[in-house]
Amino acid sequence: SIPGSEMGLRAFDPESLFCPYPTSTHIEELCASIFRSHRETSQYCVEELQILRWKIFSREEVLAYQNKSMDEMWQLCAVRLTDAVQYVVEFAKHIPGFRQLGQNDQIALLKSGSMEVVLVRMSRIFNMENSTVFFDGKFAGPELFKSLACGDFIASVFDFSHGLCALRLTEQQVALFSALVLINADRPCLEDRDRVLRVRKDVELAFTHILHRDNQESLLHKLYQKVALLKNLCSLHIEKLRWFRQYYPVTVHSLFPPLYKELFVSDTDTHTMVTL
Ligand SMILES: CCS(=O)(=O)c1ccc(CNC(=O)N2CC3(CCCC3)c3nc(-c4c(OC)ncnc4C4CC4)ccc32)cc1
Repeated sequence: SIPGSEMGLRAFDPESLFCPYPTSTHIEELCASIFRSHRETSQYCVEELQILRWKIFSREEVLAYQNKSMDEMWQLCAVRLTDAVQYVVEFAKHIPGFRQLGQNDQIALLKSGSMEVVLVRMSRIFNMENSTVFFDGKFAGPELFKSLACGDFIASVFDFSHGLCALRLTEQQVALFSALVLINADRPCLEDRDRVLRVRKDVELAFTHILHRDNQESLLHKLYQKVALLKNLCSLHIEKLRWFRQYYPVTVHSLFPPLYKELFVSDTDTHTMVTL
């Protein structure tokens, strides 16, 4: 080519001028940055989890968990859930466009979506061969959570995890599906719904782009069905928490992590999430 001519071409390249629709490079970059932030904010990478896969709690260890009091086991799960949510907050902050939303809308999206993203992410650590989940350092079956006295909720979370795990999502699909779950313009109490919708549209384009590239468009409607299940699991979680809080108000008030209370206990006014 003639030296310097590419400069000329670039100057008139229509893509370099403002264009209302995201270009393919913009979508590719969006896919890459969401995937990067998912990787950087997953407490364990897939390789580590593969190695940990066969570290299973012994009978004695399971009994020790089952002998914990209800409020002790609830506290442990609340702490573990809050750890997982902290990483989801970091993930959200690195989704292009999320930080440009209003502070209140960022908090509203995290309040309503962080548990859903945790449940999507936890499906990475579900072992379908023995129906165990990685919890507190090793893999455990549902019986480990017996003292929570939430058998139906635990069973539903195990079923959900099994179903999502069965779709064999790639890490990039988990990353983009998590972003889609989080950036939801239908969430309650959003101040600038249109701005959330614009970020959402880009994430949807990125998601359909990689499903097309992976030749797995059929996943789209299966994953949208999972979104409805996520909603039910989260309301079940809130219902169980309200029930537990009736019996152990002091435990919830003074021993649960502040971020957990801000996200899941309706009438708390703590503002730990301001650290966005
Ligand atoms: C996510 C990033 S990661 O790097 O892959 C990652 C990082 C850490 C862990 C450790 N586990 C953990 O913190 N937690 C928290 C909680 C308890 C309360 C809710 C969420 C939970 N839940 C499950 C879980 C289920 O995970 C697939 N599936 C069914 N049931 C359950 C529990 C009975 C609720 C399984 C682990 C688990 C696991 C994975």
